[in-house]
Amino acid sequence: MSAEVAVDVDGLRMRYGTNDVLRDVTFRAHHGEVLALLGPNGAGKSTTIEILEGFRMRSAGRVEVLGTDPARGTEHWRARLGVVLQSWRDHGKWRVRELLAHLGSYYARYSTDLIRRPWETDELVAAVGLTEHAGKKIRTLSGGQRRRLDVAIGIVGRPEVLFLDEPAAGLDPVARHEFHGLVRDLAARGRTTVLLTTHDLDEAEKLADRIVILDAGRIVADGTAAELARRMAGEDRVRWTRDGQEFVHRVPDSTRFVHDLFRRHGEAIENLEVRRATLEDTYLALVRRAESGNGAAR
Ligand SMILES: Nc1ncnc2c1ncn2[C@@H]1O[C@H](COP(=O)(O)OP(=O)(O)OP(=O)(O)O)[C@@H](O)[C@H]1O
Repeated sequence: MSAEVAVDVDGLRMRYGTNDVLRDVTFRAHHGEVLALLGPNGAGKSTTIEILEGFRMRSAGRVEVLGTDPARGTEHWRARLGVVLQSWRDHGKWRVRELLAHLGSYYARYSTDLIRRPWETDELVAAVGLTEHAGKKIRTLSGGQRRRLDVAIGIVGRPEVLFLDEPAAGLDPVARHEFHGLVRDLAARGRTTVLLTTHDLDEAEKLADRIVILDAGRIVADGTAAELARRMAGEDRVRWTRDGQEFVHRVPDSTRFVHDLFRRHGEAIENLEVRRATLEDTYLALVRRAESGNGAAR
């Protein structure tokens, strides 16, 4: 495995009884990369993440996270990972700063010259936007503040790989924006590899360097948001009127098409509207295609 690869998944299979929920899943994530696992309910996103975290044993395939098979991960390996689960419901009586300092102390023995562990408590509290609430008891926090605390708990040990399951669920738009900034910063400056699951296309597009679309246990697409949108050629929609008549065309290259349109009809063109293929169009088309049995589009 190259030193640049933080997560390496090859031919991963998972079977519950006779039900195959992951079939030949193969992808890689590099250091400092933000990768989104996107897919409908039951696609296998959480199962994949749980296998990578070492919480679930796979049926077949090769998996390495930071060069280690999660099924054989040691405490030292685990200390290099961060996990943000759906929501932290315990420790209601603890105060925010107190809990983070307590959890952080566990990581001190895993500090290295390169990565100082844990994250200094007040700095961490500020990074997740909880400074004003640092002295509050956890049970008095709002849902969004609790979510910020979940993120703080996930990153208190300065993880090299961070797993986020539906990270922005329950955050208001401002908190979501700040959270996206924090994740991008962890990846860009801290070289943290981030693997997140989401149903939210907008979030995947804004946050992820690369998107892996899973459907019914199979990868149906893998690429940047722009690459995925481009792959669905013919999806730009151009609408206009000429002499009172309306026209709608779907074309692969709307810029060239519009140029030709004006060259031919000049000022007779009115009410021009161009709608680019969006990631949502791509996603819906890929998932429909996979479900109709026309297979992967990698
Ligand atoms: N412990 C289990 N035993 C049997 N089947 C399971 C178990 N856990 C998950 N499954 C099945 O595996 C499939 C994938 O589930 P998973 O939770 O990984 O999907 P997901 O993509 O995360 O879905 P969601 O978006 O709904 O969270 C589903 O069909 C689910 O019913």
